[in-house]
Amino acid sequence: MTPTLVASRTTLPPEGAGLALGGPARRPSHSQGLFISFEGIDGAGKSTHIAGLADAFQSEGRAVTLTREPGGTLLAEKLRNMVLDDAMDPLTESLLIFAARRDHLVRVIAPALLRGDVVLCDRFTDATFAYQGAGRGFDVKVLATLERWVQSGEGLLGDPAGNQPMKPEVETVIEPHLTVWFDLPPEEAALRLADSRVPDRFESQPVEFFRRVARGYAERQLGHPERFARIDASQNREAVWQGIRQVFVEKGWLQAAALP
Ligand SMILES: Nc1ncnc2c1ncn2[C@@H]1O[C@H](COP(=O)(O)OP(=O)(O)OP(=O)(O)O)[C@@H](O)[C@H]1O
Ligand SMILES: Cc1cn([C@H]2C[C@H](O)[C@@H](COP(=O)(O)O)O2)c(=O)[nH]c1=O
Repeated sequence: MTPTLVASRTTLPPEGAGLALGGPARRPSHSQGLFISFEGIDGAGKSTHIAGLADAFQSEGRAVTLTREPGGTLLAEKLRNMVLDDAMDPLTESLLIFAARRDHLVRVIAPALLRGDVVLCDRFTDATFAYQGAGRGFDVKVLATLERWVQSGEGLLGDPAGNQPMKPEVETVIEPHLTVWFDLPPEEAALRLADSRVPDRFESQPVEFFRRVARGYAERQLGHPERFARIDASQNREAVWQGIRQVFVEKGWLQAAALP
């Protein structure tokens, strides 16, 4: 497994807004940091299971940073509100999402990985390719360029004491070690979400939008098979949980005994 980060430096103060859970402050230990994202169309069932995974990691003594995108910092949460509530064109939407992501990486994700935390992130860049790329039809080449700029290790990397900037020896693009993809037919997701909450700008899109988003996720999995774990999210909650459990146990990241 390629480490996500080699080292990090951030001149910005870390924020509590990343919902860091438990664990004392420790020396940076990049080799133990684990970055896991959760993806799927709205209503696929991600939130139902992320907290259970956080508990499982914590019961094995790991510090967990539980966070989400867009969001995870004070600034990124403001940007999230704009993106979810205000009408805008797809380029503006993509830029705001990547701006939020940069702040989130600098302030929360990179420092957490350096501490050796398990970072559980409800959505990351695959969502941008699925929603803005496949869903909105925005140019994926532009998204790929933004991904390289925003997720570049340069500027996040420094000496282990956090003082001197250090050029990475090779270009590092920070991405999850594992992406758990909750694959659910859009019609099923719509049924699950019906009447459950006031829909935001994405959730109020027609089912055809979510068909495109779902295809976008399928394409992402094809492009990154080593990173993606597909979960059949149409199963009942217990079966979905067992599928997730199996992925983490097989990777050796959790003991079977830590999981219900
Ligand atoms: N396996 C399941 N079978 C039936 N309903 C489920 C299942 N998993 C979750 N749900 C229900 O579906 C709804 C959406 O689940 P959840 O909020 O976990 O999805 P999500 O992927 O986090 O959605 P979003 O990304 O839109 O926030 C909730 O009402 C939840 O209780
Ligand atoms: C990261 C990211 C998210 N979105 C969309 C997808 C969802 O509709 C919302 C977030 O809501 P959730 O309840 O927290 O899942 O934002 C997007 O369009 N592009 C992205 O990169």
